[in-house]
Amino acid sequence: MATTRKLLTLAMVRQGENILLGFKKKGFGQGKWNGFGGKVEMGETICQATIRELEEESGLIAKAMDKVAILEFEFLNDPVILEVHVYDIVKYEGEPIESDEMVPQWFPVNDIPYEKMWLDDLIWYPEYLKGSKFKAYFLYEGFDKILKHSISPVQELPL
Ligand SMILES: COc1nc(N)nc2c1ncn2[C@H]1C[C@H](O)[C@@H](COP(=O)(O)OP(=O)(O)OP(=O)(O)O)O1
Repeated sequence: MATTRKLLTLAMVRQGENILLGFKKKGFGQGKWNGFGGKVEMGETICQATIRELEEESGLIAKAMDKVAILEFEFLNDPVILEVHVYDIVKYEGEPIESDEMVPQWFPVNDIPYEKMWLDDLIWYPEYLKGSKFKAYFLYEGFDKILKHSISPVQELPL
């Protein structure tokens, strides 16, 4: 089966010992807490899409960010591979506000609601929280079972 790749973004916002997550009200991942992001649109760079999606979903305006990971998600019997570019938002302006897609809320990093998040988050968040840069791959069967995964640290990631 020929595969196609979809480019997506995921913005992670941390302040000291707290992390900002959004509760997805609709669409893919509805009912889960996640970072803020979405599809890269035609004619847009991945960085531009990260900034746009963060503002659309949380009201925050990114002023400085650092790419920390590339996550690949494959779903059994589905030819579409999701390539998710994860950015740590180092500096931002504004206050989190509810959008029609997300309800933002701060959580202590030692009390992340993993039971209401994608299963993969349990695997890669600890790497992210340590400050590592990494690439990871996940093969899902449906949305609630990971059949296979790998995670490897990298020195640099392409912009
Ligand atoms: C499958 O595992 C995933 N885990 C995590 N943690 N995050 C994921 C996973 N799959 C996708 N994501 C992220 C990537 C994006 O940030 C969102 C999905 O974005 P969405 O499909 O809602 O994109 P939009 O452009 O906002 O969609 P609409 O055009 O439908 O509004 O989840």
